[in-house]
Amino acid sequence: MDAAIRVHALAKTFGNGRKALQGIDLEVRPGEMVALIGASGSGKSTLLRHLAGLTLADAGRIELHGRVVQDNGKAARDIRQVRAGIGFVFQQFNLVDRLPVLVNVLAGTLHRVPLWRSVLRWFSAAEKARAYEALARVGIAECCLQRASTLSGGQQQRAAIARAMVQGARVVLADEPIASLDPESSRRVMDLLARVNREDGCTVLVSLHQVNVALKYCPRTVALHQGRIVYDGPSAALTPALLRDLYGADADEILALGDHITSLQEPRRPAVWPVPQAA
Ligand SMILES: Nc1ncnc2c1ncn2[C@@H]1O[C@H](COP(=O)(O)OP(=O)(O)OP(=O)(O)O)[C@@H](O)[C@H]1O
Repeated sequence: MDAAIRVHALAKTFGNGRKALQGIDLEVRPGEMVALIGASGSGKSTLLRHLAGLTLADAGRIELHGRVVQDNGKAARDIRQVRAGIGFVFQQFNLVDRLPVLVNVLAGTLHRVPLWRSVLRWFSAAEKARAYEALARVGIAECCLQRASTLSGGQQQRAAIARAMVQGARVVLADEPIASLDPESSRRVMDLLARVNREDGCTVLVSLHQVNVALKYCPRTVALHQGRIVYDGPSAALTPALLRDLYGADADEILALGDHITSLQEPRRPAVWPVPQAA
Protein backbone atom coordinates (compact mmCIF):
# COMPACT_ATOMS: atom_id res chain seq x y z
CA MET A 1 0.00 0.00 0.00
CA ASP A 2 1.24 3.53 -0.82
CA ALA A 3 2.17 5.70 2.11
CA ALA A 4 -0.26 8.56 2.64
CA ILE A 5 2.72 10.89 3.09
CA ARG A 6 6.26 10.06 2.02
CA VAL A 7 9.09 12.54 2.46
CA HIS A 8 12.64 11.73 1.41
CA ALA A 9 15.76 13.76 2.15
CA LEU A 10 13.93 17.07 2.26
CA ALA A 11 16.10 20.13 2.81
CA LYS A 12 15.33 23.82 2.83
CA THR A 13 17.54 26.81 3.53
CA PHE A 14 15.86 30.20 3.29
CA GLY A 15 17.49 33.20 1.60
CA ASN A 16 18.60 34.53 4.98
CA GLY A 17 20.73 31.39 5.43
CA ARG A 18 18.34 29.82 7.91
CA LYS A 19 18.39 26.01 7.60
CA ALA A 20 14.70 25.41 8.20
CA LEU A 21 14.63 21.72 7.21
CA GLN A 22 17.54 19.31 7.10
CA GLY A 23 17.43 15.73 5.80
CA ILE A 24 13.78 15.10 6.63
CA ASP A 25 12.67 11.51 6.03
CA LEU A 26 9.12 10.70 7.00
CA GLU A 27 6.51 8.11 6.14
CA VAL A 28 2.92 8.32 7.36
CA ARG A 29 0.59 5.44 6.66
CA PRO A 30 -3.03 5.86 5.54
CA GLY A 31 -5.33 6.37 8.50
CA GLU A 32 -2.69 7.55 10.95
CA MET A 33 -3.14 10.63 13.12
CA VAL A 34 0.29 12.08 13.74
CA ALA A 35 1.37 15.09 15.79
CA LEU A 36 4.21 17.32 14.71
CA ILE A 37 5.70 19.04 17.71
CA GLY A 38 8.65 21.32 18.34
CA ALA A 39 9.60 24.65 19.82
CA SER A 40 8.92 27.86 17.95
CA GLY A 41 11.07 28.02 14.82
CA SER A 42 11.77 24.27 14.72
CA GLY A 43 10.29 23.95 11.22
CA LYS A 44 6.75 22.63 11.74
CA SER A 45 4.98 25.16 9.50
CA THR A 46 7.75 24.99 6.92
CA LEU A 47 7.38 21.21 6.67
CA LEU A 48 3.59 21.45 6.32
CA ARG A 49 3.92 24.13 3.65
CA HIS A 50 6.31 21.87 1.73
CA LEU A 51 3.85 18.96 2.00
CA ALA A 52 1.18 21.22 0.53
CA GLY A 53 3.52 22.28 -2.27
CA LEU A 54 3.26 25.91 -1.14
CA THR A 55 7.02 26.16 -0.60
CA LEU A 56 9.61 24.45 -2.77
CA ALA A 57 12.53 22.65 -1.18
CA ASP A 58 16.19 22.88 -2.19
CA ALA A 59 16.35 19.09 -2.40
CA GLY A 60 14.30 16.02 -1.62
CA ARG A 61 11.02 14.53 -2.68
CA ILE A 62 7.47 14.51 -1.33
CA GLU A 63 4.68 12.15 -2.37
CA LEU A 64 1.11 11.99 -1.13
CA HIS A 65 -0.60 8.67 -1.82
CA GLY A 66 2.04 7.91 -4.41
CA ARG A 67 1.57 11.20 -6.27
CA VAL A 68 4.52 13.54 -6.42
CA VAL A 69 4.00 16.94 -4.79
CA GLN A 70 7.53 18.18 -5.42
CA ASP A 71 10.80 16.63 -6.43
CA ASN A 72 14.21 18.24 -6.09
CA GLY A 73 12.81 21.76 -5.88
CA LYS A 74 10.26 21.37 -8.67
CA ALA A 75 6.52 21.29 -8.10
CA ALA A 76 4.59 18.50 -9.80
CA ARG A 77 2.84 19.58 -12.98
CA ASP A 78 -0.48 18.36 -11.63
CA ILE A 79 0.05 19.99 -8.23
CA ARG A 80 -3.47 21.45 -8.27
CA GLN A 81 -5.03 18.01 -8.60
CA VAL A 82 -2.75 16.62 -5.91
CA ARG A 83 -3.77 19.50 -3.64
CA ALA A 84 -7.42 18.69 -4.26
CA GLY A 85 -6.91 15.60 -2.12
CA ILE A 86 -5.53 17.61 0.78
CA GLY A 87 -7.61 19.31 3.44
CA PHE A 88 -5.91 22.42 4.83
CA VAL A 89 -6.54 23.75 8.28
CA PHE A 90 -4.07 26.62 8.05
CA GLN A 91 -4.97 29.76 9.98
CA GLN A 92 -3.56 32.25 7.52
CA PHE A 93 -5.62 31.15 4.53
CA ASN A 94 -8.44 29.09 5.90
CA LEU A 95 -11.40 30.94 4.46
CA VAL A 96 -12.39 33.77 2.16
CA ASP A 97 -13.58 36.36 4.68
CA ARG A 98 -16.22 38.09 2.59
CA LEU A 99 -17.96 34.91 1.42
CA PRO A 100 -20.62 33.06 3.40
CA VAL A 101 -19.42 30.05 5.36
CA LEU A 102 -21.46 27.67 3.17
CA VAL A 103 -19.78 28.96 0.01
CA ASN A 104 -16.39 28.58 1.64
CA VAL A 105 -17.20 24.98 2.44
CA LEU A 106 -18.54 24.40 -1.06
CA ALA A 107 -15.22 25.70 -2.37
CA GLY A 108 -13.94 22.32 -1.23
CA THR A 109 -15.76 20.83 -4.22
CA LEU A 110 -14.41 23.29 -6.78
CA HIS A 111 -11.86 20.87 -8.15
CA ARG A 112 -14.77 18.70 -9.20
CA VAL A 113 -17.07 21.23 -10.85
CA PRO A 114 -16.55 22.88 -14.25
CA LEU A 115 -15.02 26.35 -14.16
CA TRP A 116 -18.12 28.25 -15.20
CA ARG A 117 -20.00 26.85 -12.25
CA SER A 118 -17.29 27.85 -9.82
CA VAL A 119 -17.15 31.33 -11.33
CA LEU A 120 -20.89 31.72 -10.95
CA ARG A 121 -20.69 30.15 -7.53
CA TRP A 122 -23.54 27.93 -8.52
CA PHE A 123 -23.86 24.62 -6.83
CA SER A 124 -26.38 21.81 -7.07
CA ALA A 125 -28.89 21.18 -4.30
CA ALA A 126 -27.06 17.97 -3.48
CA GLU A 127 -23.76 19.83 -3.14
CA LYS A 128 -25.33 22.43 -0.90
CA ALA A 129 -26.95 19.71 1.20
CA ARG A 130 -23.58 17.98 1.57
CA ALA A 131 -21.89 21.21 2.66
CA TYR A 132 -24.70 21.93 5.12
CA GLU A 133 -24.40 18.40 6.51
CA ALA A 134 -20.65 18.87 6.99
CA LEU A 135 -21.27 22.15 8.81
CA ALA A 136 -23.78 20.33 11.01
CA ARG A 137 -21.17 17.64 11.72
CA VAL A 138 -18.74 20.28 12.95
CA GLY A 139 -21.52 21.97 14.91
CA ILE A 140 -21.82 25.31 13.11
CA ALA A 141 -24.72 24.75 10.69
CA GLU A 142 -26.49 27.80 12.13
CA CYS A 143 -23.60 29.98 10.85
CA CYS A 144 -23.86 28.77 7.25
CA LEU A 145 -25.06 32.08 5.79
CA GLN A 146 -22.77 34.31 7.85
CA ARG A 147 -19.70 35.85 6.28
CA ALA A 148 -16.63 33.85 7.22
CA SER A 149 -15.09 36.98 8.77
CA THR A 150 -17.78 36.95 11.46
CA LEU A 151 -16.81 33.51 12.79
CA SER A 152 -14.69 33.08 15.88
CA GLY A 153 -11.22 31.54 15.50
CA GLY A 154 -12.45 28.13 16.61
CA GLN A 155 -15.47 28.28 14.30
CA GLN A 156 -13.18 29.15 11.38
CA GLN A 157 -11.06 26.09 12.11
CA ARG A 158 -14.22 23.98 12.25
CA ALA A 159 -15.40 25.41 8.91
CA ALA A 160 -12.03 24.48 7.42
CA ILE A 161 -12.51 20.93 8.69
CA ALA A 162 -16.02 20.87 7.17
CA ARG A 163 -14.49 21.96 3.87
CA ALA A 164 -12.01 19.07 4.02
CA MET A 165 -14.95 16.69 4.64
CA VAL A 166 -16.88 18.02 1.62
CA GLN A 167 -13.77 17.91 -0.50
CA GLY A 168 -13.33 14.23 0.36
CA ALA A 169 -9.74 14.91 1.43
CA ARG A 170 -7.64 11.82 2.08
CA VAL A 171 -4.96 13.77 3.92
CA VAL A 172 -5.61 16.65 6.32
CA LEU A 173 -2.75 18.98 7.18
CA ALA A 174 -3.43 21.18 10.19
CA ASP A 175 -0.94 23.88 11.16
CA GLU A 176 -1.25 24.73 14.85
CA PRO A 177 -5.03 24.65 14.66
CA ILE A 178 -5.47 25.37 18.36
CA ALA A 179 -2.65 27.86 18.85
CA SER A 180 -4.87 30.82 19.65
CA LEU A 181 -7.95 29.06 20.98
CA ASP A 182 -9.35 28.71 24.49
CA PRO A 183 -9.38 25.20 26.02
CA GLU A 184 -13.01 24.42 25.08
CA SER A 185 -12.58 25.52 21.46
CA SER A 186 -9.28 23.63 21.34
CA ARG A 187 -10.98 20.46 22.51
CA ARG A 188 -13.72 20.80 19.89
CA VAL A 189 -11.24 21.34 17.07
CA MET A 190 -9.05 18.42 18.16
CA ASP A 191 -12.13 16.18 18.61
CA LEU A 192 -13.19 17.04 15.06
CA LEU A 193 -9.77 16.23 13.63
CA ALA A 194 -9.93 12.91 15.49
CA ARG A 195 -13.39 12.32 13.97
CA VAL A 196 -12.31 12.89 10.39
CA ASN A 197 -9.44 10.55 11.11
CA ARG A 198 -11.61 7.87 12.68
CA GLU A 199 -14.87 8.19 10.74
CA ASP A 200 -13.71 9.40 7.34
CA GLY A 201 -10.41 7.52 7.33
CA CYS A 202 -8.42 10.70 6.69
CA THR A 203 -4.74 10.68 7.46
CA VAL A 204 -4.14 13.66 9.77
CA LEU A 205 -0.83 15.44 10.35
CA VAL A 206 -1.27 18.20 12.90
CA SER A 207 1.35 20.55 14.26
CA LEU A 208 0.97 21.39 17.91
CA HIS A 209 2.87 23.34 20.50
CA GLN A 210 1.49 21.25 23.31
CA VAL A 211 2.87 17.78 23.81
CA ASN A 212 -0.02 16.83 26.11
CA VAL A 213 -2.50 17.41 23.29
CA ALA A 214 -0.37 15.21 21.05
CA LEU A 215 -0.44 12.56 23.74
CA LYS A 216 -4.22 12.69 24.04
CA TYR A 217 -5.11 12.67 20.38
CA CYS A 218 -2.24 11.30 18.33
CA PRO A 219 -0.80 7.81 18.83
CA ARG A 220 2.38 8.89 17.04
CA THR A 221 4.45 12.04 17.39
CA VAL A 222 7.17 13.42 15.18
CA ALA A 223 9.33 15.95 17.02
CA LEU A 224 11.36 18.58 15.18
CA HIS A 225 14.31 20.48 16.54
CA GLN A 226 16.17 23.05 14.45
CA GLY A 227 14.82 21.58 11.23
CA ARG A 228 15.63 17.95 12.00
CA ILE A 229 13.46 15.08 13.18
CA VAL A 230 14.76 14.22 16.63
CA TYR A 231 12.01 11.78 17.60
CA ASP A 232 9.46 9.71 15.68
CA GLY A 233 7.51 7.21 17.71
CA PRO A 234 4.69 6.63 20.17
CA SER A 235 3.44 9.84 21.77
CA ALA A 236 3.11 7.97 25.04
CA ALA A 237 6.89 7.56 25.25
CA LEU A 238 7.47 11.32 25.20
CA THR A 239 8.08 11.86 28.89
CA PRO A 240 9.25 15.23 30.22
CA ALA A 241 12.66 13.61 30.81
CA LEU A 242 12.94 12.50 27.17
CA LEU A 243 11.79 15.92 25.98
CA ARG A 244 14.52 17.53 28.09
CA ASP A 245 17.05 15.13 26.53
CA LEU A 246 15.83 16.00 23.03
CA TYR A 247 15.35 19.72 23.46
CA GLY A 248 17.45 20.90 26.37
CA ALA A 249 16.19 24.30 27.55
CA ASP A 250 13.65 24.44 24.67
CA ALA A 251 11.74 21.61 26.38
CA ASP A 252 10.29 24.14 28.81
CA GLU A 253 8.47 25.86 25.94
CA ILE A 254 6.89 22.56 24.91
CA LEU A 255 6.01 21.54 28.45
CA ALA A 256 4.93 24.99 29.67
CA LEU A 257 1.47 24.75 28.15
CA GLY A 258 0.44 21.79 30.28
CA ASP A 259 -2.39 23.55 32.05
CA HIS A 260 -4.06 24.36 28.78
CA ILE A 261 -4.32 20.67 28.09
CA THR A 262 -5.18 19.16 31.44
CA SER A 263 -8.43 21.11 31.28
CA LEU A 264 -9.41 19.27 28.10
CA GLN A 265 -11.68 16.28 28.44
CA GLU A 266 -10.47 12.86 27.45
CA PRO A 267 -11.46 12.17 23.83
CA ARG A 268 -11.96 8.75 22.34
CA ARG A 269 -8.50 7.60 21.34
CA PRO A 270 -7.78 6.78 17.71
CA ALA A 271 -5.97 3.57 16.75
CA VAL A 272 -2.76 2.84 18.61
CA TRP A 273 0.52 3.43 16.86
CA PRO A 274 1.83 1.80 14.77
CA VAL A 275 -1.15 0.97 12.59
CA PRO A 276 -0.76 -2.67 11.49
CA GLN A 277 -0.33 -3.04 7.76
CA ALA A 278 -2.04 -5.60 5.58
CA ALA A 279 0.54 -7.81 3.87
N1 LIG B 1 9.88 32.68 4.39
C1 LIG B 1 10.90 32.58 5.26
N2 LIG B 1 12.04 33.26 5.09
C2 LIG B 1 13.07 33.14 5.94
N3 LIG B 1 13.06 32.33 7.04
C3 LIG B 1 11.94 31.63 7.26
C4 LIG B 1 10.80 31.70 6.40
N4 LIG B 1 9.83 30.87 6.88
C5 LIG B 1 10.35 30.32 8.00
N5 LIG B 1 11.60 30.77 8.23
C6 LIG B 1 12.50 30.35 9.30
O1 LIG B 1 12.55 28.94 9.30
C7 LIG B 1 12.55 28.42 10.63
C8 LIG B 1 11.37 27.49 10.82
O2 LIG B 1 10.18 28.27 10.84
P1 LIG B 1 8.74 27.62 11.03
O3 LIG B 1 7.74 28.72 10.88
O4 LIG B 1 8.61 26.46 10.13
O5 LIG B 1 8.81 27.12 12.53
P2 LIG B 1 7.63 26.56 13.46
O6 LIG B 1 8.16 25.36 14.13
O7 LIG B 1 6.39 26.40 12.66
O8 LIG B 1 7.48 27.76 14.48
P3 LIG B 1 6.18 28.29 15.27
O9 LIG B 1 5.83 27.21 16.23
O10 LIG B 1 6.66 29.52 15.94
O11 LIG B 1 5.12 28.55 14.24
C9 LIG B 1 12.50 29.65 11.53
O12 LIG B 1 13.82 29.97 11.92
C10 LIG B 1 11.95 30.73 10.67
O13 LIG B 1 12.41 32.00 11.07
